[in-house]
Amino acid sequence: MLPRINLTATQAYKYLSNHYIDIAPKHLKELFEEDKDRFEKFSIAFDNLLFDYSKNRIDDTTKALLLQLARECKLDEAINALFSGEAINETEGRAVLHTALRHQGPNPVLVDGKDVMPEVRAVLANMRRFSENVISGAWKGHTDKPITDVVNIGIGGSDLGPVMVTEALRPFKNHLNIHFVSNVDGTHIAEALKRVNPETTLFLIASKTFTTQETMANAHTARQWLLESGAAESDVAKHFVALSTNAKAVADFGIDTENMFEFWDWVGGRYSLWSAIGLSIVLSIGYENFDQLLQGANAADDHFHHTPFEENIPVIMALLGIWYNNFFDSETQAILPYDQYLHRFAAYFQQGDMESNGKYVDRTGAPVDYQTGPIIWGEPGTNGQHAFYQLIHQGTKLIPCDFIAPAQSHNPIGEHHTLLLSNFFAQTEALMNGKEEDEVVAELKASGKSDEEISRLKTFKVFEGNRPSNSFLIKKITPYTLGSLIALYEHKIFVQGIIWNIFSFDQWGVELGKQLAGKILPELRNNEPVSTHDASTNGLINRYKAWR
Ligand SMILES: O=P(O)(O)OC[C@H]1O[C@H](O)[C@@H](O)[C@@H](O)[C@@H]1O
Repeated sequence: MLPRINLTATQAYKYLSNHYIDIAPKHLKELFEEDKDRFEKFSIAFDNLLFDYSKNRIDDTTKALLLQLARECKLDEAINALFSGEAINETEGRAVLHTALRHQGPNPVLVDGKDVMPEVRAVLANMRRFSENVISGAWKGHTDKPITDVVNIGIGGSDLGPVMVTEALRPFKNHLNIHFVSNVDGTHIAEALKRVNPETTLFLIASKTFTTQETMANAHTARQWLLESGAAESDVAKHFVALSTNAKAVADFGIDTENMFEFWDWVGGRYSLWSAIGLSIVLSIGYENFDQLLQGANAADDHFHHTPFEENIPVIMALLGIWYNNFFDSETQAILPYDQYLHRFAAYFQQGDMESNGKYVDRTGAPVDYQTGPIIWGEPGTNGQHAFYQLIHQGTKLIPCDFIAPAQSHNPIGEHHTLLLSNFFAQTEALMNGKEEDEVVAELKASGKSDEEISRLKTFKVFEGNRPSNSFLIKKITPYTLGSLIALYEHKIFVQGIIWNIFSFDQWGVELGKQLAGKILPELRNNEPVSTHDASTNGLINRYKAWR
C-alpha cells in the first residue's frame, strides 16, 4: 500500500511556506551572483543528456527542504512499491509495471508472485518476427502484394505515444508509411483511407480494453472498406492485427487471436508505448531501434530507482514542479522542444501528466486542500516564440518552462541548427535576466528617440525576468536517448503523484464523458425533439436535429 501523508501537514511544507517568503522577492540574477558554483551544483549529467535546473528560483535551502518533503512523504517506500510490482493502482487493484516492459537482465519481475518477464519477452519476440516479415515484404496482403502502409487505429494512450515516437524517430524510419487514426470524427478515417490501397495496407487495432467507442467505430469502418474493395472475410486476417489485453473482444471483432499482440492490465494506457501498443513504432523503425528505445528507458529506470534523491533527475524535476505549483501558485507547465521531430512531445505528456495527476481526491478518499497536477502544454521552438512566448516573458502568470534541445541535428543543413540553438540558449537566458530600464533607455536613445518618446515607451519594453526554466541538452535524439527522456518524464509524474497523495494510475474522470455520450446517442438516432435534459442541452440537440 502506498503511504498516506497529507502534504500540507508535513514539517517540510511549513518550512517551505516560510522559506518561500524569503525566496519569492529574490531575482534569479542575484542567486547566480551569490553562488558561483550554481551551474555545477544544480545540473545533472546522465548518459548523453545534461539536465540544467540552475535557472530555477531555488537556493541550497530550497533544495534541502524539497528533499525533506520527498522523504517525509516516504517517496523511497513508494519507489520500491512501484518497482516491486505492488498493486499501487489501488482503485483498480493493479500493479503498475511499465518498467517491466523495458526491464533488462536476468532478474525476475514479480506480479502476485509470478515472474512476468517470460511473457513480456515472448510478446517482444512476436513483435520482432512479425515486423521483420512485414518490413521485408514476406507478409503479403490478400492479392499477394507486400505491405506498403500501416494504419494504427487507437486513441489516447493507444495513439499518442506511438504518434509521438514515430514522429520523433523519423530519421530512423524505413519504407513503410505509417498513419494514425484516432478521432471518431469520420473525417479522420476518411482522409487516411484516401491515401492507402486496400491490397497493401495493414491495420493495427490498438486498444487496451478493445471496447473504446472511437477505436471500435474506426476499426469497423476500416474493415468494411477492405471488404467493399473486393476482399473476402477470410482475407481480413492478412490486413488486421490487434494490440490489446482483451482476447475475447478481439475474437468477437473477428480478428484471429493468432494475430493479437498481448499486453497486461498492469500496463496503464498512457504508459503503454513500450508494450504491444508500440507495434507501429517497431514497424516504422525496425525492432533493433525499438529495443534501443527500451534500453534507454531502462537506463532511466535504473537512474530513478538507485540514484540518491539529490542527484535524481525525475525527483528534482518533480520537486521543482511542486515548488512552483504549490508555493508560487503556477497553474501550468510548458514543455518546449527545440527539435521539429519532437513536435508531439508536449501533446503526449499532456495526457501522461494530466490524466495521471488531474485528481482532487487524495489517497485517503478526502478532497485535497492544495493544488495537484498542472496544465501541461507546449509547442516546438521556435514556432512557440512567435506565438505565445509574449505571455511567458511579459504576462502576469509565472510559467515554468522545460526547454529541450539536441546538440546534433539529423538535418545539419547550412546554419539552421546553430540558429535554432542560439534561440534555445537565448530564451532561457532572457527569461531569467529580463531587460532592465537602463538597457531599454540606452537602446531607445541609440535608435534616435526623443526624451519624451523614451519616457513614454520604456515601461513597455522592460522585461522583469526572473522566470524559471529547466534545460535538457541531449547529444542527439536517438531511440536510446528518446527512451531515457520519456522515462524521466514518466517518473516525474509518479513522484509528484506520491507527494500530492493522489492515485496517479487510474483515470475515472475520463469515464463520465463516455457514459454521457452513450446516453445521448440513441436520442440522436431519431428526429423526435428531446426534452429530458436541461434547457441548454435540449436547445442544442433540437437545433442540431433541425439542421442536419
Ligand atoms: O486503449 P483503450 O482501452 O482503447 O483506451 C484508450 C484511452 O481511453 C481513455 O481515454 C483512457 O482510459 C485512456 O487512458 C486510454 O488510453
